[in-house]
Amino acid sequence: MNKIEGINVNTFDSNQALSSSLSDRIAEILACAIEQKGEATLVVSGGRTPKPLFSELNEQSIDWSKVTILLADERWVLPDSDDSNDKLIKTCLLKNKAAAAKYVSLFTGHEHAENAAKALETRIASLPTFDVVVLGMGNDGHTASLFPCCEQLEAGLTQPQALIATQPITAPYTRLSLTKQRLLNSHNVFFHITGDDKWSVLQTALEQPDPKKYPISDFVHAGTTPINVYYSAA
Ligand SMILES: O=C1O[C@H](COP(=O)(O)O)[C@@H](O)[C@H](O)[C@H]1O
Repeated sequence: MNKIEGINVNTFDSNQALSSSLSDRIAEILACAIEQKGEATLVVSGGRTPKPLFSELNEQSIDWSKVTILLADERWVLPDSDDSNDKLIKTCLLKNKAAAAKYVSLFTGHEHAENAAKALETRIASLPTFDVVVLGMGNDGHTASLFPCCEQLEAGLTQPQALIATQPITAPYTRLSLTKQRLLNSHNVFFHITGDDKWSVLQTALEQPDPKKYPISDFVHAGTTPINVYYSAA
């Protein structure tokens, strides 16, 4: 199945093919924003899925010096950990042509993510409407670091602040996440979904929208920003 009612779904055979197409689309949007406003803001996700996307993106010929990049969420680990999303950005995205981009790291060095949330709130809240947000999804239906059944989920989906510290019960590490409200304050939102398992989760999340069980369903049903799904079977 490759259709979801009311949502634009782009289907590919592989994450590589998907990444090539999504990278072209993102570069097009960023270039257009730079032409119109002199700057652009790109929000990306961490985890394993976006690696091929970052390899494609970092070679795009746009004026990266006018692009601000930030993460949708961070795992509260040291920045040299292989599970650090910050490390992923620094090693896979901020290189080649994209090395010239400005990067706002969510890793502050605070021991507790709650203190980082307070320290970064004004900075992240005052960024302009994002031009592009690329969201991944875990097999449990989480997106950014808004996890099912975690104590902070409701606040992350409903509160007006830009950042929230979360403690998942379905995954390791405390997290720092942009909230739904801040993430959907974007001209373009893409879901980057790979594999049959995640596709089934997304289908279920959309057919039986229950944000407590599938936080990602709350983004689609918010109806504020059109969502484009980029899906590859492998
Ligand atoms: O923990 C996280 O998980 C999701 C999904 O990661 P993936 O490895 O299944 O692609 C990711 O979108 C998020 O940024 C990350 O912190």
